[in-house]
Amino acid sequence: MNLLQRKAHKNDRRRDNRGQHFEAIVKENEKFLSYYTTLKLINEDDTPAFLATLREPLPATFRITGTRNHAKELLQCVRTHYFDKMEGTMIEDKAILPPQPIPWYPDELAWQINLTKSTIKTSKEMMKLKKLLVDETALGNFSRQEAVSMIPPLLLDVQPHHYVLDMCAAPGSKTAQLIEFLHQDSSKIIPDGLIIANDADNKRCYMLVHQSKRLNSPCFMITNYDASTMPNIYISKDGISKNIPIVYDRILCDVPCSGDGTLRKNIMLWKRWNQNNALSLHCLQLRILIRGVELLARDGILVYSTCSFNPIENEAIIAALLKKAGGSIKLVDVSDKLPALKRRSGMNTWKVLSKQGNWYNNFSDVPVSDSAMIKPSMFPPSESEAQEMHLDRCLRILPQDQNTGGFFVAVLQKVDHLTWLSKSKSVQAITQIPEVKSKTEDVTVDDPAKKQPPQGMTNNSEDEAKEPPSKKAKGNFKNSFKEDPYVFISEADPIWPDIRDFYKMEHPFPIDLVFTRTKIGKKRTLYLASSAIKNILENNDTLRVINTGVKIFSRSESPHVHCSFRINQEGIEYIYPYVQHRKISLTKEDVIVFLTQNNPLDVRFSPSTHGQLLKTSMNCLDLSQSEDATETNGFIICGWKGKFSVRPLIPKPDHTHYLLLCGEVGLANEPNQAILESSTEEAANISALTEVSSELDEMVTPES
Ligand SMILES: C[S@@+](CC[C@H](N)C(=O)[O-])C[C@H]1O[C@@H](n2cnc3c(N)ncnc32)[C@H](O)[C@@H]1O
Repeated sequence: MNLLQRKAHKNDRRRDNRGQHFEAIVKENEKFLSYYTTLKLINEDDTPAFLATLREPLPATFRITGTRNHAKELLQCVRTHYFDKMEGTMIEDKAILPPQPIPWYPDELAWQINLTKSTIKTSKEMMKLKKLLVDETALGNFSRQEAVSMIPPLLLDVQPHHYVLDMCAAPGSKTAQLIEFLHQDSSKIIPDGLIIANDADNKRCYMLVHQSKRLNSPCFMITNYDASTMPNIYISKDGISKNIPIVYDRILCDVPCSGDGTLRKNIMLWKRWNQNNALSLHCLQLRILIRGVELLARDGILVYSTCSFNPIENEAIIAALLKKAGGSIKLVDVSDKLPALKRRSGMNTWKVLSKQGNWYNNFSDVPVSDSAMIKPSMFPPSESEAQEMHLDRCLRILPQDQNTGGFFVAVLQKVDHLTWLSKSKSVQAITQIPEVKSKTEDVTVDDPAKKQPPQGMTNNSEDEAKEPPSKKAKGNFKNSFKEDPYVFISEADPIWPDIRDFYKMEHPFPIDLVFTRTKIGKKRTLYLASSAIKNILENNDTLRVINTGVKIFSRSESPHVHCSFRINQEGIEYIYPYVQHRKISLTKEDVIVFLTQNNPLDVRFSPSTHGQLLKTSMNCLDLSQSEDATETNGFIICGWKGKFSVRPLIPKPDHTHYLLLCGEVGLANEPNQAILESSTEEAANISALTEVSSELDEMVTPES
């Protein structure tokens, strides 16, 4: 082993998951190589490049996130103040390559960085870039996401009116993309569609809460179910007709998989890879996909994806579904989508390798001793069937083609009624509620949690006898589920008149879409949901909802102010169009003063802003950066006006972000002491701030 190799191995020393000792990870696995060469995933010519790329670390990639035009504005700032400045930077006599846009991602909103950690440390420009990446990622304005993982949401083509289900959503990088696409039309404050993000793992559901927090969508809900037995969710169009199961226009089925496409970042897989991982996941993957197409609307699109190279988890699942569906589901030709993306066609044939290391071409060759693990649905269809199915329309991304991880995607469309569902029940769903036909037409009315979940697919009746026993939804969901209730308020609620009058909320404000999480006692936080989400909450009593709604008001009591609720930054864009009082327009320079100066109410604002502030009484303010903050180039910041002080009501790290949008990179990188002192820690600390502000103001002369 030469010096470089030794160094590479040393860098690859990682603590084993079980926490025993450090071990060098040798990036070799004979079984892996022989498996995929036997399957002809890679031919002889491809093998060296395939292996060499898999042994390289994955380049860092990230997306600039955000709904509406926010992402584009941020991109513009980052380009001007960071990426463009790196052009021509030399390190050790070598020009370094600034971050590059991922060629197939629309609007240059996804980027790749081809720098090693050691290069980053060598230059001031690089360290600045690193800080930007870390800060904006922590704020959720950038999302670290593998390039290939960005493909499924793009191919799903989500529109603002779509009902979307993300069946296996955590940690949620794809969900974030789906939310962004739902909110792509800036002319509609709340889109008609919705996104339900589901995961079977309760703890991982809270990763979804974190991921979606910055996107602040009132059209978003997180549920906690085994996706293979995902229950029907009901909506009522008119308040009378209930029990109409939703069908979804778009479904993402990003199933749990063996993950060998992630070898470049999960290097422990070099040690652990074996063929059994795929075999043991196949049946669950198929059950999830089958439930997915049951929940899909007629003409709806479902994207199935894995980060595995393995046909047992990929083409075999698609072929088994297409066979069962008998023409009602088709594979969509997406060869004209994302033209700059290099992809390989799906495989038409493959073999199955048993745990004991025996290869089988057909299920009929499998001895009883291997039949517990090997299912008929793992085998390829006949040549003619494969052609009819167009399995070549599946996409496989290989690492060497564009320096990425490995990935598999299939885009499916439901073109007809599913033969295995009861027709009469579907018809009943259509006729009960014609207005929402597209959302309700083809779903089983039986609760799948009570029915037999679909099993591994069979080729003939003999095979059926060999199917694995039926499985119940995993985990004791019922007993472990404890969430506060969702209680919608109305115009008549005693807390509302104070808020309405204090902020002068205009009439069309949808107060009926506001809810709290407490039935009795003081209401502390008010949330906003879209009408579709409200409909679901009101018509599904036992639904395991982990989170939904956007925080719009929080209780913040003080003897000096008339209203007990302040506006929350998270929900400000939904409140702003309806609020008439306490809105102040700031120039860019005023925003900089506001975010960098301690208590700038004296003379540091522009005369116009200063005048507006003096006229405003105490409590919460909406400060917008342009004349019309709903326009593309504006942003809105919550502030607090005391008698003689004014402060931002946003978390401290957000200051640097807004300063960056104002082009203040120096300040953004090194916030001055004044910022640190005047900033509010977290939304939860606002009450304390109110008191401090009030006390400070008491000590000075009364308001003029
Ligand atoms: C490949 S990851 C999903 C990644 C995610 N789509 C993203 O882009 O961030 C698979 C997820 O499926 C979840 N999962 C495993 N079994 C499941 C099941 N039966 N039903 C629903 N989710 C499941 C896992 O908890 C895991 O979060």
